[in-house]
Amino acid sequence: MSSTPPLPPIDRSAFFFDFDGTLVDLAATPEGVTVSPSVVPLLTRLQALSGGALAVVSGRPLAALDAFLHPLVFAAAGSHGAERREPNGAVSRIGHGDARLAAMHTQLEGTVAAHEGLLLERKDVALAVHYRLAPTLGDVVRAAAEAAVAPYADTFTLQPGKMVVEIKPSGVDKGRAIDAFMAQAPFAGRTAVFLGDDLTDEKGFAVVNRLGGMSVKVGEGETLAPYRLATVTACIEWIESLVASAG
Ligand SMILES: O=P(O)(O)OC[C@H]1O[C@H](O[C@H]2O[C@H](CO)[C@@H](O)[C@H](O)[C@H]2O)[C@H](O)[C@@H](O)[C@@H]1O
Repeated sequence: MSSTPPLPPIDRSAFFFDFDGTLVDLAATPEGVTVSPSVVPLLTRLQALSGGALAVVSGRPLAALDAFLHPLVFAAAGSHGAERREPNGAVSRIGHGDARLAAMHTQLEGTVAAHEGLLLERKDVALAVHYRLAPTLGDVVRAAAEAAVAPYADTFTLQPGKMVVEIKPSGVDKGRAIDAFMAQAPFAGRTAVFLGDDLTDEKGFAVVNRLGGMSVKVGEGETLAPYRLATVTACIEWIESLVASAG
């Protein structure tokens, strides 16, 4: 059974936040999410209080995270870790410009065109096929994504999520992304704290648990995280309490 997370000491913690389902409620479409007006000021304050030891670790591309969280400037892992922005601002991308992504995109366009309600999200280094508007089509989407990735299975892999099947470069996940941040300033030497809600976050929870940190599942479902917050609202309130604890 999981319990409500305590408020960790900010000056000794490194904070990692998932985006969808953690900082914003899920919406019918990727563009449909609304960032609560309190989120950016809270993250900005927490980033300052923690000496910059704050990163967003998401399946979204960096460009989307920047648009949603403007004007916050932050370290981040996007596209499940295939894109990275280090604390010094340096950006790296695995799979950038890879023609195989374009080929998979073209193939999946056919699937999406043939089934009402499916959405194809093209990211710089990944793809996502969404079936939230057609919930009965999960098997169709999984089969289509498996077929699309099959010729390139040495380089790309599937990432299932909430009403979505994604294709991302192999060898990247949120656990590795957090591990890499924790090896460098200003994260190194601090205790990792990670809040997330989805399957892709479980890899992050595993790493945070191994490092002796605090992992927090937002919402329902089985998880490796020992702590839980019921909703995005509860997550934002927890961050509010955390920032307030600094006085
Ligand atoms: O790692 P995250 O920050 O949680 O991002 C995971 C994926 O989130 C988005 O899809 C999810 O949220 C959409 C908006 O609420 C929702 O419509 C969809 O059903 C969810 O799967 C995003 O579109 C993906 O690119 C992210 O990888």
